[in-house]
Amino acid sequence: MSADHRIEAITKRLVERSKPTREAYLDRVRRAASKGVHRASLACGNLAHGFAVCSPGDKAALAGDTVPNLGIITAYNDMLSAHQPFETYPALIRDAAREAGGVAQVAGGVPAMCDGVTQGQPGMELSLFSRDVIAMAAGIGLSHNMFDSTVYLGVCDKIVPGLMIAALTFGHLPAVFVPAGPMTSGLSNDEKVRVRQLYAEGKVGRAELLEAESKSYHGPGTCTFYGTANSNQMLMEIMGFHLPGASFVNPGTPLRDALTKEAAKRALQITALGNEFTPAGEMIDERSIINGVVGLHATGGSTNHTMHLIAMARAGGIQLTWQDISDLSDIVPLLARVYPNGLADVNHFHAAGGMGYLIKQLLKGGLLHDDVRTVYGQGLAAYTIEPKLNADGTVARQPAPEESHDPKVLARIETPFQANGGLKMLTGNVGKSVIKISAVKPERHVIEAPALVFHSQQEMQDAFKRGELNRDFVAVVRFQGPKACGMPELHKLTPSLGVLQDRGHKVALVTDGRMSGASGKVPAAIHVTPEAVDGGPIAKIKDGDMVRLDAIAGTLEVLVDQQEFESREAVTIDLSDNEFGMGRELFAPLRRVAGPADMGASVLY
Ligand SMILES: O=C(O)[C@H](O)[C@@H](O)[C@H](O)[C@H](O)COP(=O)(O)O
Ligand code: SF4
Repeated sequence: MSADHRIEAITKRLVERSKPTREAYLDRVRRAASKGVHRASLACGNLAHGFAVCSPGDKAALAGDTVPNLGIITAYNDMLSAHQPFETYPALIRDAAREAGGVAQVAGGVPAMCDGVTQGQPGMELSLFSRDVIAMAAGIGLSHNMFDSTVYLGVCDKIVPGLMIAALTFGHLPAVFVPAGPMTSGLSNDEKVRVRQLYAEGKVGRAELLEAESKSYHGPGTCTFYGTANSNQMLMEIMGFHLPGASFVNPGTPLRDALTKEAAKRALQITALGNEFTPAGEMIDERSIINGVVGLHATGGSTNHTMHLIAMARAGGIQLTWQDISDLSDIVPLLARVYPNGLADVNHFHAAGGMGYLIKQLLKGGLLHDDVRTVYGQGLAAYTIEPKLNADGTVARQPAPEESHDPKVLARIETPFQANGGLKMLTGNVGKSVIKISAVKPERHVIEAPALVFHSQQEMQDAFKRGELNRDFVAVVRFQGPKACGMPELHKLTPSLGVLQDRGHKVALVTDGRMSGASGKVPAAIHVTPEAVDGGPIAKIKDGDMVRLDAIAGTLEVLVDQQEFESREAVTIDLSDNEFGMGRELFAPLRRVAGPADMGASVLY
């Protein structure tokens, strides 16, 4: 079924805009792919180093050019609950490769930051840049040029985007993404947030808060809210980098291991040595990217992808814009209610029908391109399935249900939760910004209140603790952009803003920083571009200025005389405190070259 004419029109616009860079990119990919088995171009000395530790059998295989070699890029560490399961994956993948007549080697590791550990801490100022550092680190592993295909072990916020940038940079190689799956459900997200708000009001102590947090985050796997990490899983599946049904199967289960082994074998099947060659740079095209944005809107995905997806697409020569994302939001309905867009978590989403049901509904509505290439073959219809385990331990795939197993979590295309998607672009005299509306009650989609200006999260939290914020106001938290301090997430503001909103005050946030994909119920115009440190209008706002955030009209305005506003001096502040400590001194060069948020805030291009 072809896509809706409006989807086709936006796709066509994207293809036209991208033509120069896309054609140049594809030319590079095809030239690299034409070189055949890449390790064959290495000198004997290079090759000997490359397989020095391999078994005699693997050495013999790699000395030739008929046995495929699979490069593993792993983001394993014990800091991220979502990545800890990867510790055992290389051994599993090596065995599966051997069963398939191939070889597998860990090409290299990449760093992985847990935004939950660093939330509200100095380390968060490295987080956004870690995406591009991950892409570079993966490039270091793959630059050994020993490989015919790749598997990427990564799940969380900046890691999948960084790995996808690497996969498209090495677009002459096939790439299969291998997830570890979600943590089993613990304390519900809304109960966790309730205890946080009680703590913010001083009504419970640290012991109660730590108990609630520990019941919520309690074991291996991805945190169960629908933040950036789980938005990543949805994207990898709907764009065809995952095998069908791989995204939301819990770690440490036989089905999870079966999916990992199958991914390794599939990655070895789609090399240039076989007859289904599927280089990542040709597999992913403008239609895949549009499918990703459609999936984001339909599920209320993370605002971070208004930057990451733009950076990921650019790695493949595709020029996605905020306008594309915003226009698609007007077309794509919200079909999933997963925290913060509802009370369910990703395990409930998966049990209700998961990705297979979601893709089936979106295809039925003509909102996805079906005629796309994936690691599994041709066509997205192959992903309208539910994964099960065969008696022999291999993966079975059954048709996704015709009806949602929980209509409160997954809706039919005919009766969506909201007529439009979760992410909107705002324009006006402050610049451009984005807002996630899928988690904000409709009565809060328009907020008009006096500005209160802060130059850090701490400043606002201190004002809250002094009882100065029991009023209607728009918090303007500025100098939080990429060049100022690495564009941290300001998610620690959520509990106090949530308390004030629950007390009945009209509150909103405007910032050149970011929010977490797990942020939600408070209206927030984020990623304001140009940022304050570049002299953007956000640096001209004063306490008391009336600010109007209108997510329906798509505007963010300071309601003062425009001429007077423009004539104001942009405020500057001393940022030296952000230049040292917790590794920030190592990232000074990246702050200097960081691009604007609406271009992905990248240091790479
Ligand atoms: O974009 C995201 O999804 C967030 O960065 C998420 O990965 C982060 O860890 C949150 O901070 C977790 O939520 P809490 O901080 O509420 O635990
Ligand atoms: S989802 Fe966020 S908090 Fe959870 S492991 Fe990943 S980065 Fe850390």
